[in-house]
Amino acid sequence: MAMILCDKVNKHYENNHVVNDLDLTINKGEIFGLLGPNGAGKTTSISMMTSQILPSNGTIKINDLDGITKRKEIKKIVGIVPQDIALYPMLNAIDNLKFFGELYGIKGQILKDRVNELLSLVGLADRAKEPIKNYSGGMKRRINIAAALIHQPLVVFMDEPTVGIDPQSRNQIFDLIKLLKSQGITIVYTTHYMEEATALCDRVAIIDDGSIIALGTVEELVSDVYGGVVELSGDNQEEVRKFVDLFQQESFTKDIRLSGSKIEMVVEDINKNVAEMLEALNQNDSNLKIINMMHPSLETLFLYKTGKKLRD
Ligand SMILES: Nc1ncnc2c1ncn2[C@@H]1O[C@H](COP(=O)(O)OP(=O)(O)OP(=O)(O)O)[C@@H](O)[C@H]1O
Repeated sequence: MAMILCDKVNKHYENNHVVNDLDLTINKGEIFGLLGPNGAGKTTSISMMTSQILPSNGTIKINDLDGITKRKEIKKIVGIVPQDIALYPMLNAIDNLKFFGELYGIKGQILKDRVNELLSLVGLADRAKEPIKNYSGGMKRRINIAAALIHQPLVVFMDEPTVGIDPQSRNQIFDLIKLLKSQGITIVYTTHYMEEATALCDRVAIIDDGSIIALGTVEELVSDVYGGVVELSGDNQEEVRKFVDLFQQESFTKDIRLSGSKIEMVVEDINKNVAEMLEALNQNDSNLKIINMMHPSLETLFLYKTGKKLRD
């Protein structure tokens, strides 16, 4: 069952095309990762999905509610954890959470109970009466998440919730996300850390320059680069071309391309095949050099598909 549907969604600011033809179905109860480098369009995409901004064109539905005509209803069922901490530093955690609860019309004992429940959930019940300004970055992030959960949303959007925090807080956030999933809540999680996407997400979409360049489970995506990627480079263009032809015929070559004086190859098994390639280079007295060996991962996939690193 779909929780979020995006159909040919675009966003442009004058001539700046920030999101292009976003087609996406996110299922109920899944942890879905939006992975991409800075400026790829992750925040803009989730801002449209949460009805904070309108698409230039295209259709978005959340739990069958139309993203343009049902914005009020959508706000009641989505929780948003913004990238920047949105808390009152002089107020303590309880008062911060109460403030957000009141915005949703929650009052009295129900609000008190909900605040206590959330403080325990994020492991900060014992620090609840201290002003937020005394908290570490990780603690602030955890309260930021609690604030987004105050109205028991069906779907929670988390925009890079682990940037700049300590490993302990990060693990607590991961445990919390897994707990939310076990309660049937849908999570959309943006990150540029591929390890986080690998550890957490049921499926991921990799976004670059506003377009999805890969979509699937991490296992499916990583299998696109088989046993890894090898890069070779040489000064002599003729020799480089000769080796493209030679390696193309090898059964271990899954994909090969020439980019200037660089050969990029997807191979079956990087450790084994590099030895075979070195032997071929030696036998031919070649000056070609292996300049990079990348084991199969989302990072390797991204680099291979875009020529860019996920984190620059
Ligand atoms: N209101 C706006 N007006 C003009 N351009 C914008 C606006 N909002 C975002 N952009 C541009 O859209 C592009 C995508 O930004 P967005 O914040 O969605 O990327 P991101 O993937 O979330 O990046 P980051 O990881 O740095 O948060 C950027 O080039 C940004 O400058």
